[in-house]
Amino acid sequence: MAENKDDVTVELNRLRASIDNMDAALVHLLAERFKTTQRVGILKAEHDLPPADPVREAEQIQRLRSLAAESHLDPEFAEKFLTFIVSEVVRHHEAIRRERPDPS
Ligand SMILES: O=C(O)C(=O)C[C@]1(C(=O)O)C=C[C@@H](O)C=C1
Repeated sequence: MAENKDDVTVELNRLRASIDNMDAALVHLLAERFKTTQRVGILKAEHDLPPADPVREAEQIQRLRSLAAESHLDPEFAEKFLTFIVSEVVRHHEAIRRERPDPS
């Protein structure tokens, strides 16, 4: 535990450096996830599959809520976070579908 003002500053900077590393990892992971979902969007558009799959989403939410609880993370937060990402993915899927040349 930090004692004087200098120690507090050193400790704060050390913790912030760790936060910066984790934020960078999150951005890299999200970029990889979006690269994969982009391929899913193309596959779905090519085979005339709907952009959203509510059954799959319900399974993902259940899985993430339970992983969150095991990791002492608020399951409500985990669900909101996943829903936020998936809604952006569905928006991308819809755009891919719209921008495809009409097969007829
Ligand atoms: O798995 C799919 O079918 C996807 O399109 C990917 C994904 C996701 O981002 O995980 C996005 C939209 C669907 O509603 C379900 C899941």
